[in-house]
Amino acid sequence: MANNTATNTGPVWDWAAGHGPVTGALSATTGCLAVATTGAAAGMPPGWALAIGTAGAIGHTVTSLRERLSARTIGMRAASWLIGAGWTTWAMTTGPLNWAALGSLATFGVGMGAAARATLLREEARELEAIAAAERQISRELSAERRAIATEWVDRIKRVCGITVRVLAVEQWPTGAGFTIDAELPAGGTTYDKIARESARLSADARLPHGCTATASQGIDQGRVLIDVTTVNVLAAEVTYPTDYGPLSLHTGIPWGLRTNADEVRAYLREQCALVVGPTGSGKTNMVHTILAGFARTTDVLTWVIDLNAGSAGLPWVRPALAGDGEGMRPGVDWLASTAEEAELMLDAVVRVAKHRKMAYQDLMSKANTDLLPVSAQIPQIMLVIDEGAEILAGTDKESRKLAAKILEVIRIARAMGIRTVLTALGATGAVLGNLMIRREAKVRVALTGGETEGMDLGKQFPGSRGLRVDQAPYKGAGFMGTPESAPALFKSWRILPNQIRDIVAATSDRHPTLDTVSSKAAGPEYARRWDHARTAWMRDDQPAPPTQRENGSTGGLNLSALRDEQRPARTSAEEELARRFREQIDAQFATAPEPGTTEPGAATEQPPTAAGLNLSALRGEDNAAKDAALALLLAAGPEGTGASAIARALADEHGTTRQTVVGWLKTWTDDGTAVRVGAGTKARYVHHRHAPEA
Ligand SMILES: Nc1ncnc2c1ncn2[C@@H]1O[C@H](COP(=O)(O)OP(=O)(O)OP(=O)(O)O)[C@@H](O)[C@H]1O
Repeated sequence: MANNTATNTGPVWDWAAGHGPVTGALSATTGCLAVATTGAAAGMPPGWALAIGTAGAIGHTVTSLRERLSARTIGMRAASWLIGAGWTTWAMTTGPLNWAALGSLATFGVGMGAAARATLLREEARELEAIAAAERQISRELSAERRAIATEWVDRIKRVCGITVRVLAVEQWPTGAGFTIDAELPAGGTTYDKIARESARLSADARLPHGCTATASQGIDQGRVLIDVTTVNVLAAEVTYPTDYGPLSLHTGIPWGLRTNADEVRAYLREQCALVVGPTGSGKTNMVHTILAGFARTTDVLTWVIDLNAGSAGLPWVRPALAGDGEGMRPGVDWLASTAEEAELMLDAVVRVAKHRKMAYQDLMSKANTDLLPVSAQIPQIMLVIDEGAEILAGTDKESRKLAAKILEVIRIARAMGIRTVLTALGATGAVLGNLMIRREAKVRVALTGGETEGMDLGKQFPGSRGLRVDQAPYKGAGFMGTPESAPALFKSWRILPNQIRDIVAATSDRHPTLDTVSSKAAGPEYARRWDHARTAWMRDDQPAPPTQRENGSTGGLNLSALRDEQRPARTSAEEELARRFREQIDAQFATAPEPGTTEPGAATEQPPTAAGLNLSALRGEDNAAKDAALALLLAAGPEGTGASAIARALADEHGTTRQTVVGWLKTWTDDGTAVRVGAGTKARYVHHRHAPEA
């Protein structure tokens, strides 16, 4: 019968076999209509007939889906439904039906169904067997691959480390970025670190791509070793901060970036402080924003930021709340200090909070049977983020020393009371890492390399770890991260974009905790008034930036800018800032004329930029008026000509033009024939082409 079915409905079968799910639905509909029609013809009330037909059809479809039949099996079922419907229709059209006849028809149908079912079961069994065989084949191939990896690495470890291990398992990572080898160390007391310290040589022997490593760590017991081997370089790619801004907690860790196997790496900061080292251009500012993003997303952290370089690290987290449409929005950080004075107010408040919490929460802690303040949304942790804080600690001037003492006091006394710090540093200076307090309390460590080797002492920053080399992470935002929970290893920070910062401020505005009453009383009016207009005017668009310490000219003050390669500008609009960075990058890349130390008034001693030299500063739109004035001066100088210094001096008061800018203009004019350079050395000067000797 079943064979007949298949034969009689050949085209349907073929079609159905290739359109499984569609056929299921179709057969359900056809079946529904057939039963409904039959029932109605047999004198059943039409509503009932249709209902029975529909229920049967749905039941059929659901069963088909639940059993997850293959297209072929569903096609088979569809065919049997069509045959059933055909028989019913035949019975109806060839004679009057009564309930008895319908009963026989039903019995016949059940018989036919049973036969069809037996065929289906055989079909399904055949299919399941085929699937199982395919799976066995894949698993044989996989284990062959694993066996090959195991053999290769046993040989390699013997060759490079002189140790014969026995590989117990090879686990390939689901991300496809590498694998982990679980191996038994040989008898005789060999420890895992004998392999760990040969990481670089193992990576070279395995010819791993740049940015990939073979890192050994402790296995399940001291006689076992785990070797993580990355085969795909995830450090090179730019990975943007995940757009899921869902809530986080200090207790479950805060994601700071990705490991080379694309796993998230989290910082657990309930008791630890953090130190993030990154030279200029390594992606440190970006990393600070990622850190602030994580804190902003938590329900139990308040972030207080100190950034003495014009507050630029914290500003993007405050500005959306200050903007006109930020009505009612809370900033993404809870306090922002951009001057030494405000930083002092903040640090004093933090110390008071720590001391007061110690007394006020005695009962709470004794009830909870803990000596760590139970941090929660009601009693939030204060995370003190100090951008270039390490440079403050290393500072030798009076103001730095004052601030440094307070920072170290916070680190020393406030761990139990839920106050921790994140310090950033341009370099892992001895003054910072040599400090016992930092070494002991700041075990969450990040070194962003971005290809920089200068001042990068990974051995000091990650003592005890071996095989970490700066040149393994020559990408912006890439470097090494180690925490007490996760051994130092390569990592990549997410790239966070300005619009994401705005989105996170908006998305987390309702989520931030408020400082508990005990703490806010201790923090006092300095805290309560932190957003007062007078204290935050500098954050608004229309206000000048607070002077940086260098601009302040204060001799006793901090001079953090001096520790940087470049001086931060007074606050400008985002566009201006972008344009400035662009010009600087281009100017740095294409050498501009050097600024001579001394120049005799009027003497045109400057050498024009070399042919390769560019001075994009000369292209600044705002300098047009100054440029016109300079050209007028050149013309007015007649056949005698003039020099860059003389022109710059004449323009300085009105336009603030620098000599270097004028040098750029003169170079352009010489190139396009507007001016002619006459004389050489100290006698060199520029003459407008109208007065040039040959004219
Ligand atoms: N995680 C990252 N992924 C990819 N690119 C990044 C990442 N972080 C930073 N960058 C790139 O590096 C550039 C410099 O980043 P950033 O401003 O954060 O560096 P920095 O170390 O703070 O330098 P500076 O001190 O000059 O501001 C960015 O403009 C961006 O192009």
